[in-house]
Amino acid sequence: MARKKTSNTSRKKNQKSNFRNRLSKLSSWERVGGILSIGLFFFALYLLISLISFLLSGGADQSQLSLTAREILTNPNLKIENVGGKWGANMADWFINRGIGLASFGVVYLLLILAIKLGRIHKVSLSRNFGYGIFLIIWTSVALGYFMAPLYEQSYLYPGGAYGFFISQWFNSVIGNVGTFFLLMATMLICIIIAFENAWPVMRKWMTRVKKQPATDAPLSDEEVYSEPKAPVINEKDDAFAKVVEEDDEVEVVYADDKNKEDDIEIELEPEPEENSPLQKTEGDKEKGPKDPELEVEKRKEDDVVDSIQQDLSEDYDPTLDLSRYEFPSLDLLKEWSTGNPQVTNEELIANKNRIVETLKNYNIEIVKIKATSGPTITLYEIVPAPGIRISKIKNLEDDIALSLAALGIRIIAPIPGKGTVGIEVPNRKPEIVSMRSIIASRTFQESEYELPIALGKTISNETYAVDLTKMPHILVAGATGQGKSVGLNAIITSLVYKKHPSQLKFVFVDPKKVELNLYSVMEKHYLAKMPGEDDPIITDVQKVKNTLNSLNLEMDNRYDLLKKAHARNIKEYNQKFISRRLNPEKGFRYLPYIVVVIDEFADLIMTAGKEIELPIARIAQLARAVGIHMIIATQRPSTNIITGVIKANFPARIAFRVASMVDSRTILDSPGANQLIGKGDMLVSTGSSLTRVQCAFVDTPEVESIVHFIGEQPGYPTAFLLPEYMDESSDEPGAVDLKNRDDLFDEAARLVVLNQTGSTSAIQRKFSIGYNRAGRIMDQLEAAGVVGPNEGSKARQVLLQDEYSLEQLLNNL
Ligand SMILES: Nc1ncnc2c1ncn2[C@@H]1O[C@H](COP(=O)(O)OP(=O)(O)OP(=O)(O)O)[C@@H](O)[C@H]1O
Repeated sequence: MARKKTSNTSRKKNQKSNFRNRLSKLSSWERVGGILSIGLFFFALYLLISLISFLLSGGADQSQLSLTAREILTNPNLKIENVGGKWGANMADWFINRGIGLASFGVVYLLLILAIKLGRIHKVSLSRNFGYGIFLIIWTSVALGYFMAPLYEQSYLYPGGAYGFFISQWFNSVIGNVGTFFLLMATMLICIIIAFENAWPVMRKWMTRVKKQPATDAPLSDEEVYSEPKAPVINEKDDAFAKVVEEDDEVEVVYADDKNKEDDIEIELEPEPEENSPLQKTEGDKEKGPKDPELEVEKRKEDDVVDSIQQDLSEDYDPTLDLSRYEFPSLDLLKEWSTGNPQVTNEELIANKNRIVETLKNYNIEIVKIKATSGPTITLYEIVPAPGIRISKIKNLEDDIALSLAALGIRIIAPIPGKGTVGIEVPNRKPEIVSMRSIIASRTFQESEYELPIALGKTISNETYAVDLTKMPHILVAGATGQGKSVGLNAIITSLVYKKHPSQLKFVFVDPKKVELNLYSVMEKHYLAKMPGEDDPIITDVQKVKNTLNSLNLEMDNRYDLLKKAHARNIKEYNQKFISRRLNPEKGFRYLPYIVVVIDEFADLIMTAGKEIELPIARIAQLARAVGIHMIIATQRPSTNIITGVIKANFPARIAFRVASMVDSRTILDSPGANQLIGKGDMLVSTGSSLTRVQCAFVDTPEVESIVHFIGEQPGYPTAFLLPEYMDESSDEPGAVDLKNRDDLFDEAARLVVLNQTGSTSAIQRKFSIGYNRAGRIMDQLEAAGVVGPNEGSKARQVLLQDEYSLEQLLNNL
């Protein structure tokens, strides 16, 4: 025993000294890199100055430079104009005239890149820069040699250098003048297609645009088809291409994962799991009793991350033109919280496995196989019990296992659906924070084709967990105070903002607590929707919540009318038709952004307003999915009088953070489990059919602030997105119409009605570009004034005045 202990300590000492050796080696290499970097940097600068000076004074130095290099360097009487002196002049002549011409500036660029890389000043891709750089240098030299050939005889300067000239001449002789031209064009286009992912779609679209025919598959009548003026189309194309080039030119983003791979791999102290001594140590334990099952450790899946965010603007995408200069927030606004290194050591895995096996053995439960999969905060031990063992027996041992592992938050899943194993989830000793940055940068999220992608966090197998809100289609979030609910809401909002343009998405924020969602008011003119006349875009007052929810109901009805007229079944189809210009805006069609309604502290609202709130919410939840209105409601108090049957039935997707009791867990998830979570963003996501344990991505308030400020500082729409006006039913009754407070448009509307001899509300709405409610109110006032008759259902009202003369008389008497 004592020997074992001493061998352990000596092993640790060895590891430490190894570590120190490697560290000192690493730092001396870093110093060498720094020295080389500085040297290269100044050399590149000197070369740049010499090249520029050569262009300005090369003609004057020309006679001197025809001497041999030796003569130039040794003769002290030679006067040289070049700022770089004799050496600089000679070098510039060598590079430009005798070498590769103006493409020599590319060499300076490559030297600077090398300096940056050697000094580890910034993360740059050497292969990418050198690959494309060398190609561009050769191409430019040959192209200049080809296009500027006549200049070679007249000027001291050879734009493509001697090499560029000779190569272009050689091509000329082999494939002719035209052939060389085509070769140059083709190689450049191919290079662009290889370098920029979106280049080919843009080029292809441009080519098809040139010979574009009007859309033929429109199922709508002729009058609904209209053609857009050409100008914006051309702008859009140019803009899209400019955007692609700009985005691809962005500086590469460094992620912790990459950094670790590159910098830390040498000082990795973790022994390989295969030749792991602790694993073999367990072999010895075997002698004590009947064969212990071996622990199979699931390899941690590292989620792939992308280099930079690419927004898909290459599609035929009209609405973004409103804010065509809008820039999406960059990854740099988010912090890297996690280290990217697995926090669970093999010792911990083995110790936990032994305890689980022992506890089960004490109750005569034999295990055939045990496998561990470690996530950011939880490790899942999957066990296959020996034949004949009743699963419910294991389930009952939850508390005993928790006791033996001395850990909170142990959850037993018996059996794991679809797997035939029993799962025991054990919290890691050192939980890892899942940063929002790593989730947003993950390929899963970036390459998702979801309409409204939401990145929630990482699953137990360390994979990014992202869902499509349009499929959910509404989410109920619950959890006791301080367990990560607000962070969860911020993560949801952040992921939507990172993926959706302001023209495609609007939020309605309801926050009775007044502080949680207030910070989003900065992006009012980009992403928020509110009722006309409201000052504050974040709704905190219960009466206003009621009105806004009813207004959303009206918006939903209006949208259904639009969908019906457009013969579209859902918002996606409708918007596609609108984008392909098959719906005429003059007929009242408009692009429909998605609307996401976020309600925090739902319990507060229900307690104060009850049914008045519950009913419009339930109606939206039941119907609004097809027209792109989605709800996320969050509550601290998951009791049955708050989350009623009506709400539950309409919110199949639920997210549960840690709650106080099993009853609360059942209220949210219809099953226990949320009471066994460990808090701090540990959550269970139920999508109706499945229950997934996810560690929520962490985004703190300063990060959210920097994102909303980044958005808020950009030019936005003139106002927030306006929802339809909503008036209380009571004041809508004709009896309540007060003709003393007539609408400003009353007189004009009356003239329109009398002139057309039709009392149609939608005609007033169209003519004056006002909301349906206001037009309805004007119609009621016209009825009260005796201009039109009573409402006749779907038919237009009867007009009671026959000519303008009688109308003017009536108006004078009012
Ligand atoms: N995903 C996460 N990862 C790591 N830590 C987290 C995470 N989510 C929350 N936390 C920690 O828990 C604390 C409380 O989180 P949060 O403010 O979201 O709780 P809450 O449920 O909204 O509380 P309340 O209902 O009182 O507002 C945070 O300050 C943070 O330290």
